[in-house]
Amino acid sequence: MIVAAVNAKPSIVLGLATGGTPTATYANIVEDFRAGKVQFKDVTSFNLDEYIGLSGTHPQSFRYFMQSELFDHIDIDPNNTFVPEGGASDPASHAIQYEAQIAAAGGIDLQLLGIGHNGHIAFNEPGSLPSTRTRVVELTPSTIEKNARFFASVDEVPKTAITMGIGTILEAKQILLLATGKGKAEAVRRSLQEAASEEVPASWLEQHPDVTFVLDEDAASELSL
Ligand SMILES: O=P(O)(O)OC[C@H]1O[C@](O)(CO)[C@@H](O)[C@@H]1O
Repeated sequence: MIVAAVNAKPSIVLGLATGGTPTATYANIVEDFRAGKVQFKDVTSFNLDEYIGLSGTHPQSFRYFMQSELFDHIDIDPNNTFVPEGGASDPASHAIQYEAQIAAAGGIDLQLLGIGHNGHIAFNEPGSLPSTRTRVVELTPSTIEKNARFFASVDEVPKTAITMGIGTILEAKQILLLATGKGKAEAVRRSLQEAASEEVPASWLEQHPDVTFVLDEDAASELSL
C-alpha cells in the first residue's frame, strides 16, 4: 500500500511510525527501492513521536531508528524527513511548530500506525481525546515497561515524549495500522468492536473514513466480526 501510494503521488506526505512492528515494513520498502520499484526523492515524511531528552544520535531515539531502518537506505531528501526533536530546549513550543510544519506541507496523505498493548497510538495514552494536537505527554508505567526492552534498563526509558495528537492523526487522508501478535489482540478488538472512547485511544480511528488495519492471525484472534 505504501509503495503504491508513493508511486501514485511521488510528492506524497507520509506519516511514519517506529516500534518493533514496522521494521519488516521498512525492510520491504528498502527492498522495493533497491529493485527500482519506487523512489522517494520528492516524498516528505513526518514521524509520530519522539522521547524527550534523547537527541537524534541516541541509539534508542526514534530519529536514529528511522535513519537506520529506512532513511539511510532510500533516496528521500534528509531535509524533508521530520521527527519531533527530543533534544529541543522548549519541547512544548517545538510541538506547536511541528504541527505548523505538517500544515505547511499540506497535511499527511498516508499515516502508518502501530498500536500499543493498552490501545495507544503514537504516544497518545489512555485518556487522550480526539481533539488533542502535537504536544508533550507523560508515558504510562505500562508503556515504559514495554519499551524497556529497547534500553539497558527500565530506568533509562524517558518518562515524557512529544507526540502527534489524536486530532492530528485523524486529519491524515488515509490511515494504515499494523498489529502483530497475541499481545495486541485485546487492543485491536477494543479498537474495532467497542464504542470509541478515550480508554482505548485507537478506537477514535472509528471516526475516520479511510482506515485499514493489517493484522496477523494472532492480533486478529479476539475479533468476533
Ligand atoms: O510496535 P511496538 O513496538 O509493539 O509498539 C507499538 C506502539 O508503541 C510505540 O512504540 C510507542 O510506545 C508506538 O510508536 C508504536 O506504534
